[in-house]
Amino acid sequence: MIRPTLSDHLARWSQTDPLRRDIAASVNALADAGLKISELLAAGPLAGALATVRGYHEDGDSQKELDVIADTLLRDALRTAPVALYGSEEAEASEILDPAGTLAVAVDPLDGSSNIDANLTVGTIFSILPHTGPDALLQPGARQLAAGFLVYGPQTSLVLTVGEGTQIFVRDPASGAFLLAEANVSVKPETTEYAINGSNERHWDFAVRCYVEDCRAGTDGPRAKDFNTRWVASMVADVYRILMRGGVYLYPGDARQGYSHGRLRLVYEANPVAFLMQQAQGAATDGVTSILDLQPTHLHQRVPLVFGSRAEVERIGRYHHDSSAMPERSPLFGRRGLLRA
Ligand SMILES: O=P(O)(O)OC[C@H]1O[C@](O)(COP(=O)(O)O)[C@@H](O)[C@@H]1O
Ligand SMILES: [Mg+2]
Ligand SMILES: [Mg+2]
Repeated sequence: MIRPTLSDHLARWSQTDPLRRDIAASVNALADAGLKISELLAAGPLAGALATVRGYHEDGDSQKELDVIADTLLRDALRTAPVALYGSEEAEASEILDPAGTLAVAVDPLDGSSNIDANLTVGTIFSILPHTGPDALLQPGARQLAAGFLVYGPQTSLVLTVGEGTQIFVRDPASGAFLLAEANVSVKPETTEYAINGSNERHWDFAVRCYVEDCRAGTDGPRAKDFNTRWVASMVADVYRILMRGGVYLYPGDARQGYSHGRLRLVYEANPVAFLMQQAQGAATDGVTSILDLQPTHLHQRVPLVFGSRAEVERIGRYHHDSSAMPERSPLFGRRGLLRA
């Protein structure tokens, strides 16, 4: 079987359309930078103290040495593409690259960087928007032209949507090229697997507690089936698993200081994942509203995030809207909703 390479696939898709050609050039540049990041990750401690904490973001999240290196590699790669505006988790403000460029690109250079020293899967997430001016990165996710992520695991893969389904390309160790491995991935609508960081349980709102309790009750509870938990603490790895075999991921807002809107960032984490989910027949919401419909107000804005198998995401929405979707609960847990004040 002959598998197209990523660059051939993009070249065919973009042949007659200049904007598509710009998107293709940007995705190819991101893929090149991703290969360099994957080489550093593969060398691990041999490449230096990449997991060393180098500093902290304003909100207290730590910044590792490799977060900064990955950011530089991506920014430099995108300078070779028609990208006007670059926004990154690792830089406070967005930056102008090519003023004549047609695109704005937002990235999470390394997702799951707390896992580097543990030799676990991490990734690079990207969102590509039309360049519309200085606030181009604050367009709703529904305006994305392309989105995806590289995942550095047992395989280095690139998961991509250009709005025509979700495709997975795997790096071929023999040729070094990304080859199409899974065309038009489809997320199973139903699942018995959920992902949430259970250590935050005491901080969750009523609806999230009820949902998780009902899953845990298994065949003895209202769901009448047993559930399995998976939590990698690298969202990219959780997304990949959900694309492959279904499941649902939740990072809700909770009562901890600074977590009222959860942990994930709307512009360069939730939006690209939501676009990939939509194109793979899955769904992504903030618990209630579709992620793709939200209006970002700033580059590093956090958002509660629920995504994966459509029926399960919809069910979680009902837990927030409709108390009849839940069995009787203690009045002690009176507050509901993923979006806390
Ligand atoms: O450590 P926690 O609170 O469980 O958070 C884990 C989540 O945070 C993230 O690591 C956030 O991404 P970064 O590593 O880019 O900050 C997700 O990948 C992951 O799902
Ligand atoms: Mg991240
Ligand atoms: Mg990151």
